[in-house]
Amino acid sequence: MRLIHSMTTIAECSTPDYSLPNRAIKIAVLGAGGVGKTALVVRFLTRRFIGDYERNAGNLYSREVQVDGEQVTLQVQDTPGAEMSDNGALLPDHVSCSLHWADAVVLVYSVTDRRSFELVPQLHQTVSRCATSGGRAPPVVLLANKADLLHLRCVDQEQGPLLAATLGCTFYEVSASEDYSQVHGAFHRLCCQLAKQRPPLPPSPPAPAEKRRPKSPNVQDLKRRFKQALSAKVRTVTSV
Ligand SMILES: Nc1nc2c(ncn2[C@@H]2O[C@H](COP(=O)(O)OP(=O)(O)OP(=O)(O)O)[C@@H](O)[C@H]2O)c(=O)[nH]1
Repeated sequence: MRLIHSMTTIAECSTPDYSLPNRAIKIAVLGAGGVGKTALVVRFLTRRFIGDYERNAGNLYSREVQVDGEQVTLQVQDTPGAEMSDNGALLPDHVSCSLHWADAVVLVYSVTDRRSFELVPQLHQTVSRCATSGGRAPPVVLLANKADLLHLRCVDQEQGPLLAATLGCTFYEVSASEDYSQVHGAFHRLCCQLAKQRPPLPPSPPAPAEKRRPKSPNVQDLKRRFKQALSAKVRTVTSV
């Protein structure tokens, strides 16, 4: 989603180069339109809740974050709102590229939007299909957003954890607008998990061997040895 407000604290790029492997932690955020995907990503990365966004065309956000004392690059792909169809979730082509690219997926629904909740199993299936073709199943986190809108709630509090258990994902109920710590906690725990799973850095090439500098002759020593040689010669001459 494009931001109406200028954002100075996080880098916003257009699309990632999916062909380039890198050591960044990569997360794709997926869900129906209007569930608060952009609000959640921006809240996590900047601490701020910004209410007005234009519809999302799929933006990549990049930021340096501290994970377990280590500075890592985090890239978050905010995907356009998905829709339901008879054949599964309807997603633009480039979203499946994001799913192949991502180390983890955050599925979002809004507790005020029943259809967004019902879309979750279809989206999860899409993630699993991408994982099957890519050969690995990324961790999936399910976020129930807009928990502050009590009067508009139409997905019961117990239903989220039940669905998450069925799908085998971690679950958090959050409010992007009211509670930064919930949102931060959910994303941060995922980052910690991913940071631990990252392959170790390739060993750095050995440092070039230090060239041995020939020892500079010790002048005093040379003088002493010269004197010794000289006096030996003198002794030889006198003894003849
Ligand atoms: N009350 C409340 N409103 C929220 C919350 N999160 C997002 N919103 C509002 O919900 C609307 C949609 O939020 P977005 O972040 O644009 O949702 P999105 O999922 O990125 O939407 P698409 O770009 O259409 O995919 C905005 O008006 C937000 O201000 C929340 O936790 N509580």
